[in-house]
Amino acid sequence: MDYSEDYDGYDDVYGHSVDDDYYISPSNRQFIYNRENSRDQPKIGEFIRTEQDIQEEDESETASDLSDLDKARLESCIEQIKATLGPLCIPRNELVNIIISNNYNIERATNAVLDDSKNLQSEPKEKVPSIKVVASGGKTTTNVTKGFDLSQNKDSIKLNTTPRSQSPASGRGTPIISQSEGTSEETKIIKSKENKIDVETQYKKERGDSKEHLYMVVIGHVDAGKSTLMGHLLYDLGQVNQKTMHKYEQESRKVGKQSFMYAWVLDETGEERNRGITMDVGRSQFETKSKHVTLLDAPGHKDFIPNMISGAGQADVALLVVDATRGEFETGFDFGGQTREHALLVRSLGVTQLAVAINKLDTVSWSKERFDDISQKLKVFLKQAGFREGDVTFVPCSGLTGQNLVDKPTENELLTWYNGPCLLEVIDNFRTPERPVSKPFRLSINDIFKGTGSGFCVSGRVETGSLNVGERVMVCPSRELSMVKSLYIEDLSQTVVFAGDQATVTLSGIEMQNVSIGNVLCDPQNPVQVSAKFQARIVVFNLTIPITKGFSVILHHQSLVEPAVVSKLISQLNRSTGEVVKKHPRFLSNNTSAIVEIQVSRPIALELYSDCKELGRFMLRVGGVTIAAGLITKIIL
Ligand SMILES: Nc1nc2c(ncn2[C@@H]2O[C@H](COP(=O)(O)OP(=O)(O)OP(=O)(O)O)[C@@H](O)[C@H]2O)c(=O)[nH]1
Repeated sequence: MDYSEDYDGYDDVYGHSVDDDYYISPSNRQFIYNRENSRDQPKIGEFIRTEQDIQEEDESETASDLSDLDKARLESCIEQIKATLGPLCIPRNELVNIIISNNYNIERATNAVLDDSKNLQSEPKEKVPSIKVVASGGKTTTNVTKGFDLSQNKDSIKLNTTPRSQSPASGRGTPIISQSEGTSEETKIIKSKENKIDVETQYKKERGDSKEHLYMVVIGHVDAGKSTLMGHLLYDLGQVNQKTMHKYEQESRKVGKQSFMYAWVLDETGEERNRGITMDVGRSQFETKSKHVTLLDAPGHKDFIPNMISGAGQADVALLVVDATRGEFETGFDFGGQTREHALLVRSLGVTQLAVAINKLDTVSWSKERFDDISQKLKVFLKQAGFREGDVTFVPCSGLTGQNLVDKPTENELLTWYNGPCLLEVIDNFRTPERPVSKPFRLSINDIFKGTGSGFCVSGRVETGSLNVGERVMVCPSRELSMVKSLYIEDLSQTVVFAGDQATVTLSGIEMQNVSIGNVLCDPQNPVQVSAKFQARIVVFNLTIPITKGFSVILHHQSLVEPAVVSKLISQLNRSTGEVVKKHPRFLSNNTSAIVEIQVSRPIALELYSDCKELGRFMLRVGGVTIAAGLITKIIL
């Protein structure tokens, strides 16, 4: 697949834009999702009807004509205006009209209500929350204050941001929400979330001074030495203290697995250590000169591909580890070996930059010929897989001996032919991708767990936009609304998270069993689309049986894994020009490109590729093998 769309737009590859004929206006979205058919999901009307006062009042004619989606937006607006202004003396009908006439824009509607001051009760019983962030000295206490001086700031939330302190774990300190209303010189007024321009400013303010945050997934065939390499790197960087390392050495020796002592840094469970393989994604942090890196150590064994995909889905860049031992590289690279599969998977998930660690070079006496031979084979394959030559760097190393990891090599044989960067420098040289912070908020959920307090937590990568504590979010495809109680990045409490962050969100007002891995949290005013059917441009590879109409596949969309069928073969395309070479082909064979229709077993949250790359791409797998990567070009509602 030619993936150069990530740089130049897909148009160049296929000759015309993916959204040429297919653009669907956001105002038309999601009408068709039939709630009656969705299993275990409450109807949208149920949460609308939860408030007594809403039921008792007559609905205006305009409001009763609204679609389900607009009703949900309306209720979300009403709740947010009430939360901001406190109890109002304005009849519901009037409020509804104001909101509709302001096109569901909360800020404008709030201003319209405020313009007519008689709408405000003289002594509000319930005061609105104001969020205040004050200088903290690095200690975290989270308290949301109630109290909002309308005469001072009608439509804004007061934030006093402090330069984040450097912490070894994150490279950033934590903003503190204070109980006091006291003023500070560093106080900044930040407009409510509705004003998207301010998100950029807020992002610069919050993140401008800290090191760039990069998420790196480590991939490669089973036993390539991924965990050993990263464990040794973490040890050399001082992330693991000597006492702990000594303990791992003793314990691993006791069970006859001393060669795994560095791998134990990341392989933490008893089963992983006993079997000598990684099963779940190990996480760790370290710092380079210019970056704060979150490391995701993915399992290499093919049985744990779904875990590997969940790690890769969170990553900005990847480190592919290959075993240089004679015969071993060939095993991992042969058809069916995980080297190819992993590289294809990360590329289909949007990773464009890759470092290749040619590992275990100590087993071949640091042979330049072996290094060149492996690099050459991989170069050809990676180019076909869609990586640009300039975005792939090869680095020779040994995870076991620690050569060329954080310092220049000392091994004489290696020094005779290599004077390039060490692994840490290669990682430092990765470019941090642009964070689309001003787009509508989207977070695809890859984990759900019970937190310590009330509510429960979901975590996932913020694909686009930003999210503040106290905001409402919509969970899709169920379209239930929920409130954000708190936010965390790597266990540090935050008031706001941005695109690119791997965040944990504590939700309230929604049942934990109504949220699943693969669901998308989004902005209720600008929700993600929901459908069980879509058209896509796919590139087919690794096929043993040709794809025909009705072909069953497993759809991987971010962390979602869902059965699906290829319900229509619409056209076969010329792979390089994108021109239609055949309408309604009867089958698709290896290395073809086509437009197909895909029917998923139930509705899912998704986006057009042209609107949101992250939620607009997917993979199709059959029998544990990836057979196609695709981009969503039309959502059928
Ligand atoms: N000689 C040599 N052996 C190594 C090197 N790196 C790793 N090994 C050995 O290779 C074996 C597998 O290492 P791991 O780090 O567990 O491999 P992995 O890729 O993390 O394995 P999975 O996560 O299960 O896919 C262990 O016995 C290591 O000691 C190296 O640079 N040189």
